[in-house]
Amino acid sequence: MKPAHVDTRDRLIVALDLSSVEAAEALIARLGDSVTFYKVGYQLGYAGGLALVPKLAARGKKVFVDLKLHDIGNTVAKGIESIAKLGATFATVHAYPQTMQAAVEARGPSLKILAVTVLTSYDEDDLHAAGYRLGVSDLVEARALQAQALGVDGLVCSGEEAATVRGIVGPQMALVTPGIRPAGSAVGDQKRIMTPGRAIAAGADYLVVGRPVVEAADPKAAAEAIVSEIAQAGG
Ligand SMILES: O=c1ccn([C@@H]2O[C@H](COP(=O)(O)O)[C@@H](O)[C@H]2O)c(=O)[nH]1
Repeated sequence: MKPAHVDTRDRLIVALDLSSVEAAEALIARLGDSVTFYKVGYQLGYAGGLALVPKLAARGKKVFVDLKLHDIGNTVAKGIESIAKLGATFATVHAYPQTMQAAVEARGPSLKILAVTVLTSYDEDDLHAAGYRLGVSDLVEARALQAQALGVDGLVCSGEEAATVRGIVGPQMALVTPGIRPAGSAVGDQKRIMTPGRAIAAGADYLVVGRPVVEAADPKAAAEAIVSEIAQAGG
């Protein structure tokens, strides 16, 4: 079932995981109208890519700044204020209560805060090695409830948790799912993956896709195929 507030094409967020602004601009030109929503993360952001955010916004594209902030509250708040001034639509913080509260209070009227529950490259063993007592599903659910109580706008989780999280937080919070792998594509370092159609059917609002589009021989065809799969799944 398509959420009333999101266009089908806007549900695909392409991660501009590239080493330079020039490479990102070349990919954006190649993708043309097939992609309306982009993500700027560590690789491009630390290579001058944050300056691309207002430029993309001025061209009518939506931008997700995925720097996954986690610091003392004052530093998080100031960082979020700066991201809001860039004209971003979404910004991420790790799902720690102090961090989420500072981000929500500083976000202003147009930026939405997403809390990263458990990274999609983590499984039970990785959480255990990092010192957590809870397993993936329990930690995702606990953090989802904390985020909702603090007024966070949306959650980053894998498609595997989307249906349960949707049942817990209801329809208002945006669910954003990385770890998306079209059938037959390389998994890479992701551990909790799902196909585009299954993630949408499970309740995801937005799919974050990097390598399956960025490294495709024909990125535009890869993006169009994902948008078609979203539409077929009811999006
Ligand atoms: O839990 C998370 C949070 C963020 N990401 C980011 O999404 C993309 C995924 O890229 P792929 O190439 O499709 O694996 C990447 O930018 C991550 O930093 C995530 O994967 N998982």
